[in-house]
Amino acid sequence: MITLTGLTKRYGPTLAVNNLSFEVRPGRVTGFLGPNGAGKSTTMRMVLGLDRPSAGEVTVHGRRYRDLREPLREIGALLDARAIHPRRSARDHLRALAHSNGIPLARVDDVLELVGLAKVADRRAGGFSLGMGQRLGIAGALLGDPGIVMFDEPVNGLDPDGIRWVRELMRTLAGEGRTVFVSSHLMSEMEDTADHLVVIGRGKLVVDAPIEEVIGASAHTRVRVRTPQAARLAELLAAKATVHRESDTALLVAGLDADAVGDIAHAAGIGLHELTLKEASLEQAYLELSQEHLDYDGTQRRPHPGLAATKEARP
Ligand SMILES: Nc1ncnc2c1ncn2[C@@H]1O[C@H](COP(=O)(O)OP(=O)(O)OP(=O)(O)O)[C@@H](O)[C@H]1O
Repeated sequence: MITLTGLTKRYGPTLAVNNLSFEVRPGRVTGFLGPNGAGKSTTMRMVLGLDRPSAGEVTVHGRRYRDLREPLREIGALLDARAIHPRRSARDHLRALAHSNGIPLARVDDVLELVGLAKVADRRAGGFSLGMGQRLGIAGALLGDPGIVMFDEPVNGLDPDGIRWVRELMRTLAGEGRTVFVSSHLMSEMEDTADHLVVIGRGKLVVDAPIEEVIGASAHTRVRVRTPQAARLAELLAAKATVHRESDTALLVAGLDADAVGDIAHAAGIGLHELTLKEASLEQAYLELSQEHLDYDGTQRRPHPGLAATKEARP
């Protein structure tokens, strides 16, 4: 578990991270989203003790990173895949890391195999493609078999095969009960990968919620209902939802879930011929969130309807 409490970072006049509080929990993939410059990398650097918070704190398994005795065994991270000595081979790079963290050298071959670099392990990392570099960075993160992994934009620049591989790896790691924290500025990358989303904008928390909740709260998520008594049902629903008459017998309802629409129809003795949920894409939900929460200058306006997860919105 990673725990942030009032985490804040100022760079001169820039408030890069603004009073962030949330937990990253085990057994699921938590997507960390926000536009470029939102403060994701700065937050991740503070998790690893590479940047000192201006206020607040962040702990890994309840301890600050610098107090961890064998950090690579607790948390493995890929922050910048280029941060590798170009003249060292992949194997030597990982051996040096293993040595300095008291990890048996045999583990180096295991992770090289795991990330698909075994055949090129003795080539200089400087000649690696972007994708190979990302794989080597991920190998380094997994070296200590840590319970927590943190990846900053891991699929940046990868081809479709590489992207699929990283996604499957993250799902596998979460399935093994590990904490997986992964950043991206693209919502579409998270759609099939994340279970939970933390969205920030201009350093501030916008949403901390399960992915289904984010999609469910979108105005683009609607219930399609068909009934011979559409006009009567529309009247009943109008008090609680936005109702669009698709045809004489079909309605599109926003603001209520399918169960609620079905219950209201049933209570009024209205027979239904169709009741279908039409989910928004994560991309649509994200765009709405960005527009609703952030003015162009980044100030927060109001919480997202239906999402009680924004800290300020909590009672
Ligand atoms: N070392 C630094 N000195 C001064 N300002 C910085 C420094 N590092 C980051 N910033 C500023 O802090 C803000 C947050 O940057 P950060 O890199 O954390 O965002 P990000 O969400 O990771 O964006 P990206 O997706 O572009 O990597 C930006 O305004 C950035 O210019």
